[in-house]
Amino acid sequence: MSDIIVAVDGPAGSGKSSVSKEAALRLGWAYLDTGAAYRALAWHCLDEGVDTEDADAVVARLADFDYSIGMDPQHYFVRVGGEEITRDIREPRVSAVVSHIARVPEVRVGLNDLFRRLMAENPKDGVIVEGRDITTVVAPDAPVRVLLTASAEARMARRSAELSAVSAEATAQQLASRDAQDSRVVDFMNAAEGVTTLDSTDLDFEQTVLALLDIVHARTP
Ligand SMILES: Nc1ncnc2c1ncn2[C@@H]1O[C@H](COP(=O)(O)OP(=O)(O)OP(=O)(O)O)[C@@H](O)[C@H]1O
Ligand SMILES: Nc1ccn([C@@H]2O[C@H](COP(=O)(O)O)[C@@H](O)[C@H]2O)c(=O)n1
Repeated sequence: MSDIIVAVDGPAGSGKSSVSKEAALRLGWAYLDTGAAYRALAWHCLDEGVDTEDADAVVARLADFDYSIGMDPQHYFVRVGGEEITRDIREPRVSAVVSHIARVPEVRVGLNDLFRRLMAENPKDGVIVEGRDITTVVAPDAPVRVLLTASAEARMARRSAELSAVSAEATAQQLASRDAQDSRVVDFMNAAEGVTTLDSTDLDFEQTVLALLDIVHARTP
């Protein structure tokens, strides 16, 4: 069982997954990407031909959602039914519908239970868990809670740099649309009480990782 939980949330493209994974690697801890579960369920629905806007049909798919994720930052993977879908869940077609899945209350309850179980079963000394509602809903009692932010311009530039085949404008639109839909469900733009804000707008990747590690070291024994 993890002794220390570091909870990280924030908007799309702020660096939650990449920065959390690298910080976990350096600490020798586990890394839990919660967005991957929402993406994998969205992928599963698309794979089964389910209308992702049909909440009942989505909830029905939870029953046969055979999900597994690698929490070792050096061996990250996402599987559904034994099929490796680590890259597939990042495709724009999945990003475009994942917010439909995420707004279904039964989905959130089911996945939050899964996240808490995965954290409890983790044998390493600590875990960095990241996603939209981690500091407020999934792990509100975590000893370290961080809201990782960056300006909309910085986040869009980072995403555009990743997806060279997609136009910067389309990327910006998709990111803004996903944030707008997600923010109806959880507030990931404002730090809740006790949550430390880390603004990475003017930091490069390495500086952001070091800043997160500083916060972790300052708050843990
Ligand atoms: N401080 C930084 N400076 C420059 N690039 C960064 C920084 N932090 C992260 N990145 C890069 O920005 C991109 C987006 O980061 P990442 O995927 O970790 O964001 P995210 O918050 O997890 O987004 P999403 O919620 O959409 O999955 C990645 O290519 C990552 O390497
Ligand atoms: N704790 C979370 C994590 C994710 N979501 C939803 O999943 C989408 C994908 O998340 P990424 O971090 O991989 O971009 C995200 O847009 C949310 O719709 C969530 O609701 N709660």
